[in-house]
Amino acid sequence: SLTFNEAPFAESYDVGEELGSGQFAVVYKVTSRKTGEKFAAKFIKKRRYATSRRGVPRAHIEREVEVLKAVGGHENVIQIIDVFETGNDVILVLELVSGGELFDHVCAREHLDEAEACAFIKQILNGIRHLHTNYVVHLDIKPENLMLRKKGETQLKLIDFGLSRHIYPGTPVKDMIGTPEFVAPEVVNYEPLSPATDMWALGVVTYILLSGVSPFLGRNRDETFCNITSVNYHFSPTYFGTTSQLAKDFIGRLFVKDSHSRATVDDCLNHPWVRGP
Ligand SMILES: Cc1ccc2c(c1)c1c3c(c(C)cc1n2CCCN)C(=O)NC3=O
Repeated sequence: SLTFNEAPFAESYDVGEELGSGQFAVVYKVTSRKTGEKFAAKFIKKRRYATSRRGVPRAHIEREVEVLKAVGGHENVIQIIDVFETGNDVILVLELVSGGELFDHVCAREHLDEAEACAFIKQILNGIRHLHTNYVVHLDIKPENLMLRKKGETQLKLIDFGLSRHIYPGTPVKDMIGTPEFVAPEVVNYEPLSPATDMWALGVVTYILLSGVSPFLGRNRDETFCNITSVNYHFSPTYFGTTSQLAKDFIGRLFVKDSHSRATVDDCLNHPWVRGP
């Protein structure tokens, strides 16, 4: 297993405001005591006993760290800086992105015009291509995990690799994870996951950026899953009346039930809507 920095975290960083929290993790803004630089610190609660249901198993934490180390350094992917361990937590020190969630940016505008949406999608595709080239699948692509680096800027970064993993050709991975609205049919049907699983989620993000509505969301989880496995979506004129045929075709190439027939990240980067004039 990995050995993490035993030096006390508190000797190197001052903890500031809480930025967000999840089931077993809390993210704080922290300041390096040496340089004054700001970072995000993700405190992941360790699972104490194998039989416990609380906290995260060490293997999962090590996987997140391994993945972050493997894909950090790309301009559209969050960079891991350091890792510490205390009795209860593993602390990931991460690059701080202070521009807020893409989600808020879209909500503030209700939806984006095509050129702006396309510029964001191109960045997300570049980030995803970096992951998939390194056999990493994110498995939780959604607007909350796409954050703008600085306020007023449009550079965005993929964050939160808590569900991501290495998936090598020939080693099928099955798991029931992700956020219902964004999961692909193979997740609902507990069939092998693959890079194509991220591409479906990108289709959902694109649909939301252009319309402000979620394509498969039902009144409850089961209805959402049923919409997904039956690929039950449409471009209602109310929200897509002014959307170009190219944009709708781009989305249509991602909402394909058979993961092998779904557009890959390279297919998307070469699609006329993204490749542009
Ligand atoms: C300014 C700000 C506000 C909230 C933040 C973050 C930054 C943030 C960050 C990260 C994560 C995993 C979650 C984060 N959250 C929690 C919400 C993310 N959807 C991260 O890795 N770097 C961040 O800046």
